[in-house]
Amino acid sequence: MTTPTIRIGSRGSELALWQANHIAALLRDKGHTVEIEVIRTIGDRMQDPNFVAPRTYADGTPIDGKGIFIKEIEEALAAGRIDLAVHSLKDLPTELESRFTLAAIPTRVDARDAFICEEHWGLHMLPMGAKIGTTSPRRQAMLLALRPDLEFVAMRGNIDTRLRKWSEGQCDALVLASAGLDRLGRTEHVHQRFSVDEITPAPGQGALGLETRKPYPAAAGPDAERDAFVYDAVRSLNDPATEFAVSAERTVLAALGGGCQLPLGAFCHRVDDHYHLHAMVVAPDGEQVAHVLRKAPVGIAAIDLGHAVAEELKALGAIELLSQTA
Ligand SMILES: NCc1[nH]cc(CCC(=O)O)c1CC(=O)O
Repeated sequence: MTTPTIRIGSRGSELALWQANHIAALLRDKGHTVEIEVIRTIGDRMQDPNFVAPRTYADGTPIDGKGIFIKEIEEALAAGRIDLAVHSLKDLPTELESRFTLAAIPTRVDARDAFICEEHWGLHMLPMGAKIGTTSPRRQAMLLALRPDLEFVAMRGNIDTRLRKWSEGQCDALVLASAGLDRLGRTEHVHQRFSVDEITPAPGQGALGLETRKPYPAAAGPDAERDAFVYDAVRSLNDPATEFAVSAERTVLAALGGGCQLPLGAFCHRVDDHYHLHAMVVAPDGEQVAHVLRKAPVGIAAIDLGHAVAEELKALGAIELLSQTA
């Protein structure tokens, strides 16, 4: 019996392709046949300096910050052109459409943010008013909470583009996810990795989200068998510990409004027989910080842990801090 070829959809950036190839290799190790199809998203097109972004997608839904790297890939998944979308989990909105599911979350790599600078080997060594290349509201707010004198330079584009702009002198230092730099082997200029209390990572940072069509009972349709086959194959790549951690983190994000443009970080990991969930919300100017570290014994549900932390953040005024974001 021949089994179906698993078709992976991926963005064309070097990091996205690295991630898709990584998952393809894991599936091939299990005996599957895998192909990768490159899909260009609106988020990719926005990185072109001459691109004027439309307000809506072709189907009329508004383009907001949520999921700009996702839409065209999910369309291919819905249409059956691909079977599996490999995403950076932190780019994936907390709510998926009901026809899709996160079939697996493989073992996470380093979730921390990294500091890139050659002249000064740490944030605290930068001169007054140094310019950091980042457009992330979370990184900007958390950096300002540590160093109110810092200035920011808008820095979009993939990892190579940002490193090039930095090396050309457009900014003094960069803050980027360790995960992307480690995967691409571009760590030569990393001299500091921030602790999760200094700069709390974005929910899901360092993890991949493997999205498939939801498998239905065999009666559901002509592709039901294929969908069930793909789901089972992908599910075998799930890491329960990572799945727990990112579920707790994403619950915090969802409870506070969702979206990757919020100055909110959440990071969960296991320490002996407890989970530690760190979460931080910072006003855009860095002046007010709501910071929570909750420890819960193993056995708690990820969603309960996430909700408890979201409630603690709200009690510390997190909603007011987030409402200051433009
Ligand atoms: N928002 C872009 C993005 N999406 C995922 C990563 C890195 C990989 C990861 O966090 O898993 C990056 C680059 C960055 O934030 O530096």
